[in-house]
Amino acid sequence: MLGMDFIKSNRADVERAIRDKGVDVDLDALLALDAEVRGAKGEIEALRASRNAISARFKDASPDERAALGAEAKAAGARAGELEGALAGKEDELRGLLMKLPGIPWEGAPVGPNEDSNVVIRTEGAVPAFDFEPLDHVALIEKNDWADLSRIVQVSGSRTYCLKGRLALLETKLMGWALERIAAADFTPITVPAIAREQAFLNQGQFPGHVEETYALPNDDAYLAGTAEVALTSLHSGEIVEGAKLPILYAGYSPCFRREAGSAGKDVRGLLRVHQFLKVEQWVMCEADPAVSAQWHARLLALAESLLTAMEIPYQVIETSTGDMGLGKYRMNDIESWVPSLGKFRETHSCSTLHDWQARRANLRYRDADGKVRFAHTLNNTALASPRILVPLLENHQTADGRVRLPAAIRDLMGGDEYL
Ligand SMILES: Nc1ncnc2c1ncn2[C@@H]1O[C@H](COS(=O)(=O)NC(=O)[C@@H](N)CO)[C@@H](O)[C@H]1O
Repeated sequence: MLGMDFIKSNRADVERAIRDKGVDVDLDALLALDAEVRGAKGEIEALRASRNAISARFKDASPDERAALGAEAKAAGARAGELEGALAGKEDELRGLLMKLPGIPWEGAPVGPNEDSNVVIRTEGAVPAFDFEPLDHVALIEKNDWADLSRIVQVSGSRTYCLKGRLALLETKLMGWALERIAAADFTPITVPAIAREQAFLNQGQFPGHVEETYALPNDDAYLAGTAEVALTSLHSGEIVEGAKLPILYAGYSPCFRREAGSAGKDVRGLLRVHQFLKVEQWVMCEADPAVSAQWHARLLALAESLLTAMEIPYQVIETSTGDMGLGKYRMNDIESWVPSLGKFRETHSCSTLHDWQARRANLRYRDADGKVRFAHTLNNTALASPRILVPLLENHQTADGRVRLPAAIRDLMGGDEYL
């Protein structure tokens, strides 16, 4: 969300954000509504003042004057009551519009409507050249009996999976490994529920625009989150954190649930896009300084890249376009990992800076060195998400006989074995 003062003094930037992010919000209507709300508040204040003035005159008034004063006070009270009723509705409408306003994208973001405008800014690691016909991850899994991808569909429906044997062990160990690696970088490891209330999704930004992509628990007035970011962004809502305690750094581990409502027909084979998966999430709440946010953005990216380098997965870093980065983002860099069977890079990480867009929604504030209470900045990035990461991991390290050679840095997760 943006502050009204910011909107009024940066109207051109807000209009650019609305245009470049392809958002449908009527800024004129929003500003007109704000003027109406302020006008109504002013009138209510004036009526309250006049009623108080009338009451003050009451004690010295004659009986006749008291009757007239009483009627005047009653009329002012009734008018104020009418205005307060109307005001509540207008304030809700105004907040609804404010919740749809985009964050201002950084000027270096490629301007475009979708991922086609994304730009590769860096490629790391050499894609493997196989001297045999490589298998895709589903074939490797079937050859090694590392998952049941067919029976489970009868039990749980499409886009579900169950890993078996050493791959099941590897997934669990990889999540612990990622959690420890991010914790070693001074992030507090924290496990969070996927269950969260509607307000948490409004605060993080998944709502109001993406309700249909979210599993609902209507009997419990809750939803299942698609990322630990949802719970983490609201964990300190309403608090005023002492500036000296910033940055708050969390390595959040949680199951993630996504309906993938808009993904019919995409990635239907295997593990790339499923309804329930695991993720270790990097989350930062820092002081409201763009330079500090930029440092944390680079740090989050480097940490995720260090995990990919350890797993010897070739990847590229993407500068995400204004139309692809999402409503609240100032800047987003995706990391895409090489998937041999597809012959292309596929997103496995998403690193975002949001400045105070989430903090205003979630009421995340801190007291700065001058004692001023301010909205904080928030950032997040994937550390590791499984099972999607298993796709490049298995495919890039497969051998001609259909085994998978474990990268040295993660061999100790599997008892030091060279092969999965
Ligand atoms: N349906 C899905 N199935 C498997 N993995 C998924 C799915 N959706 C997302 N992921 C994984 O989760 C990562 C982060 O998802 S994201 O929506 O891009 N970004 C976030 O959730 C942020 N909180 C940063 O993690 C993706 O890069 C991908 O690796």
